[in-house]
Amino acid sequence: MDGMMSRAHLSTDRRWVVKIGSAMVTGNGAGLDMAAIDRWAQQIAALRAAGREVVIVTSGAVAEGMARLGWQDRPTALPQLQAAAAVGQMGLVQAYADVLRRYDIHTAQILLTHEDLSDRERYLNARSTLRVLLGLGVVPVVNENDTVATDEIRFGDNDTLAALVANLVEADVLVILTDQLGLFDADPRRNPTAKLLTEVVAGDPALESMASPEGGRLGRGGMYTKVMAAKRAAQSGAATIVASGAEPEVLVRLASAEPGVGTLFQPAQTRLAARKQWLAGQLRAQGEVQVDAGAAAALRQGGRSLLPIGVIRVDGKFDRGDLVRIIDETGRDFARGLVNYSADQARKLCRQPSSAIADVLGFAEEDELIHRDNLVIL
Ligand SMILES: Nc1ncnc2c1ncn2[C@@H]1O[C@H](COP(=O)(O)OP(=O)(O)O)[C@@H](O)[C@H]1O
Ligand SMILES: N[C@@H](CCC(=O)OP(=O)(O)O)C(=O)O
Repeated sequence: MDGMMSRAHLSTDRRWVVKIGSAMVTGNGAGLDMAAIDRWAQQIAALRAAGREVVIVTSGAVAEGMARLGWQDRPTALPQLQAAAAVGQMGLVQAYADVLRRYDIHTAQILLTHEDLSDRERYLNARSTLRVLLGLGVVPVVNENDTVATDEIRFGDNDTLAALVANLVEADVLVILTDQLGLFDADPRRNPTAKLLTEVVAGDPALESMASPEGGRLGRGGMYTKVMAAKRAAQSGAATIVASGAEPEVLVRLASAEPGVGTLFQPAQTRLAARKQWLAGQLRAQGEVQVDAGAAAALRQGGRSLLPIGVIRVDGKFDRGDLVRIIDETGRDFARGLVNYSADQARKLCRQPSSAIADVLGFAEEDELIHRDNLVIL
């Protein structure tokens, strides 16, 4: 693999999830590191100004709660951890709100549990809220909802949460900022001769044995959960970078594809291929659209998008972004796709040219009912 080539993507990739670990946010437990948070905020403002969307996933609620309560050691009992998190989350989210405000950026607090992402309705709600926030230019600040998460259903470490958020918002890039320069071939805390790896393939099983699950005093999961997060993010085609949050201008340098910064975990397949594979594997469709012979041929042979003019019938109840089955005139189920319009809107658009969408609905989001990137032929 050509290292330079794959990093080059970073300079055009649009949607970034940036995860910041506890040790980084709290100056190793000393209390919120406002200067560091300001530096990241400044860089995030630069990314935003260059047209990128950024979601922050931040740890540090427990560490900040410990600092505020004067606790030296991380508690092991869940209610104590939850109490510390509840105290710390206040300051944590306020810190991001304050510094990003200096750059005229609004923030939004999003607290998620495992259940929120495994329940379809909640998943879709979280997804649409995040999309709307990004559309408004807001930087969402995500953490686990520690207060209500029980032991069995905790993400436990925010690396896993960040990967799920990357999948949720269909991010191009997941950046994990930690207290090491990246992934080394062995834990550098224990092995001073360990070497930094600058480019690896996400999901390569060899990485799992290099990365120890032991974190620092404050963090959870160590490098192991970061390697697993990269694997998970790659399932929706996102590249992952593990880099040091202390490195000057780290986000800006990554965004300009500077070689040698952190470890890049390249997804083995492109985002489009990953998305199509995911689409093909979805069993539950929310509805069905029947298309005429011309549209069926355009999708099957031409790799085209589905325009409303080729749609004969719409069945079911679905919203924008939902998955539908596409059947041909003979009733054969031959494709799946994510719709740009709800079922009610799609019904009104049947047989209409795309130029009429604004007249029919009073607004026009997209010309296609289903864009070709969101469509897979079975
Ligand atoms: N192969 C490795 N390369 C780099 N760091 C490693 C490796 N294996 C284990 N680690 C440890 O993982 C730690 C980072 O994990 P953690 O403390 O959970 O950070 P964070 O709070 O940023 O999530 C590093 O400080 C390092 O000691
Ligand atoms: N939700 C917890 C996350 C703890 C955690 O995963 O920490 P880290 O390994 O530093 O990302 C908190 O805010 O303290």
